Amino acid sequence: MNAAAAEAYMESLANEDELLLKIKRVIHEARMPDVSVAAGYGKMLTLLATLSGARRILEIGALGGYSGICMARGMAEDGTLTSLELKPEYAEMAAGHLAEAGFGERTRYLVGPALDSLERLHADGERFDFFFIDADKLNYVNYLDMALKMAEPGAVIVADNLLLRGRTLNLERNGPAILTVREFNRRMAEDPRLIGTLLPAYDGFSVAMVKKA
Ligand SMILES: C[S@@+](CC[C@H](N)C(=O)[O-])C[C@H]1O[C@@H](n2cnc3c(N)ncnc32)[C@H](O)[C@@H]1O
Repeated sequence: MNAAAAEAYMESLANEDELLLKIKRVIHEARMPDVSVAAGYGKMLTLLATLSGARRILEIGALGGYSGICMARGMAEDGTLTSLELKPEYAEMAAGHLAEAGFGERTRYLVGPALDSLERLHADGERFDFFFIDADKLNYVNYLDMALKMAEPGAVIVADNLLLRGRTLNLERNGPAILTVREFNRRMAEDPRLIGTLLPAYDGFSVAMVKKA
């Protein structure tokens, strides 16, 4: 089977609405990286947030707000989204799009290196029940460690781009980001605190749940 054709088929079923399409357009026009989560996985984020009854969502890597909207659409009525973004101009754009989607009052953006924000959130005793890791690959294992420290029992941890366009599978490639992602994938699959798996479509999407006991 041709993977690209399967993905195109999946995209055709994703039913992105006008706001999600607009975000992709605006990102393209602003010459920002065209790396919002794939439409099919955006829908998966909405599905997972809905299924888990997410009330406290933490996103690492906001870009233009595409994935933030997908998760916010699935969160509980009193749910909130905290999003960590390095670049102030991206955070501002994402915040605008979340407001346009009707979630402005329930969303906060923390600007700066995500690890710094995570340390602060942890020091403040904040807890979350849904995490989406989608930022710099070199820190994926650090992000997972921080997520585990702040996770409620039963929390969902999701991450994107785990195949690194095939580099993860190529054992002749061993750069630091590749080694980190391999370690991240191993931990998501094998850490005794997690039940996790890796979905190989698009660029690889990992889903895990923190065990309740
Ligand atoms: C793949 S994009 C996120 C896409 C977004 N989750 C979506 O699907 O709509 C990665 C984002 O992570 C941000 N980023 C990169 N390094 C970061 C860091 N150290 N701390 C916080 N954000 C970072 C980038 O600026 C970029 O906006």
